[in-house]
Amino acid sequence: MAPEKNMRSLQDELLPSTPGKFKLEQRSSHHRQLYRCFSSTSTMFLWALFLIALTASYLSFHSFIDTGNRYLAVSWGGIQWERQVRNSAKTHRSGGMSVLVTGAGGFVGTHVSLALKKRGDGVVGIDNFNNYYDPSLKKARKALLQSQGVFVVEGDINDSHLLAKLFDVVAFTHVMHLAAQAGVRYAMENPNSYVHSNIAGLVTLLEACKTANPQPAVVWASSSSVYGLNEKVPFSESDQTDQPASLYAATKKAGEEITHTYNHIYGLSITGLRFFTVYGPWGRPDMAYFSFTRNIIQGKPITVYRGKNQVDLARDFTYIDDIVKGCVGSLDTAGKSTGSGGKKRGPAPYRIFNLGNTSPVTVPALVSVLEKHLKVKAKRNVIDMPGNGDVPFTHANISHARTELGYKPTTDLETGLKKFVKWYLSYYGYNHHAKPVNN
Ligand SMILES: O=C(O)[C@H]1O[C@H](OP(=O)(O)OP(=O)(O)OC[C@H]2O[C@@H](n3ccc(=O)[nH]c3=O)[C@H](O)[C@@H]2O)[C@H](O)[C@@H](O)[C@H]1O
Repeated sequence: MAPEKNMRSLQDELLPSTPGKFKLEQRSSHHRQLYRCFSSTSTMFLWALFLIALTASYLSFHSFIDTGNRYLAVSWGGIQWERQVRNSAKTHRSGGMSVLVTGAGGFVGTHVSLALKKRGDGVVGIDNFNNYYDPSLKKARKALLQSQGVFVVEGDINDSHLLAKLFDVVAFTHVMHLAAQAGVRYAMENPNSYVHSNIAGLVTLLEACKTANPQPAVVWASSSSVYGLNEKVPFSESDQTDQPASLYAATKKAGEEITHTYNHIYGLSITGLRFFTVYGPWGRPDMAYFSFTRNIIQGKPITVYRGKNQVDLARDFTYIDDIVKGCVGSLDTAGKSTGSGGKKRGPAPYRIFNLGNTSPVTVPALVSVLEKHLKVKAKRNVIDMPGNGDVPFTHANISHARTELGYKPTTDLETGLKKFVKWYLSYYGYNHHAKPVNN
């Protein structure tokens, strides 16, 4: 084949012989097709339908991806999960309550959940199992709850989707709100965690409660710390509480005001409980009685703060079983919320109670009781109280709770710490390096 002819045949294969004409031909045929396609109204209607279907499937695909991500990112949702929630919420006594307990993996949350379950109420827990203190202790509490038939959802009270889902699955009659960022002194280290849990989390929870149909009655944990710099003794609910000494106290006081607005606007039944330094088995490792016990056993020194003019600090230490009775009494006597469809239909109760022990004990006296039960002498390092948000003393007047809730604390510090030490040793064991008491 001649090279010239060869080149032409290659061009024939790659290019149309008359490119201009070919393109014209193609375009005009395409136009003819389009013209044919849209020439009738019914065909146009079909095209419109096709486009709508395409858009809809695109959007639903995206929502599927979103939902999938949400379910992948958190450990809740699905048919099996809903079944567990429903079963756990079932009451096993006539007139029983169905209670959502927030902070169920916490100290008070675990005890209250167990008490409610034991008497036949339905209980569902929720806890984010954060690492403010050893999460393995929280997980152990969860296992204990599970063994008694209480299902604990792993999730945050700031998750409005989760809360909406829970209220969708169960018509909770009550919410026992105990989830919070606790600890007075830690507020100087991590102030935002208090805003996150005690303010934002509280509002998210109240929004869910206000929207729920029926609205639940809400009982929640405030704190003795709201009395702040109050010097009137003993502390009564009607005393001034506008001088908080710590951010923790300020967020709890804010909680009392926030719950009041939800009561006022939406008709939520609210009971706020001012707990006074709660202690006992399965307690919080960040609290003095707990960390003192650990250090005493391990032969490590403990720091004992002392107040102004060398006056010992004192707390109205309250045993967990007494607090549980106060919580359950509050749930039992809480009047109904009155709202529906997110609107108030009438006045609802708003209550605040002190839950204390009425007999303050100094911190050095607490240490002596621990020494006695542990049979180990503490290495006390006594220092002046730093400006860390602590208050010098607390002392509850509980007459209001006694009248309205039948609250009557029965465990003194000596007895309560004995029970705590017994639990501590069974849970953590004895450290053999500890030195025995000499006296
Ligand atoms: O009633 C409450 O509303 C609060 O109670 C609890 O706070 P507090 O009463 O401060 O308990 P806690 O820390 O056990 O300190 C006890 C005493 O030991 C002193 N203390 C503490 C630590 C230390 O190393 N040395 C020391 O002397 C300390 O100065 C204090 O005098 C809860 O933690 C809090 O979440 C909230 O619920």
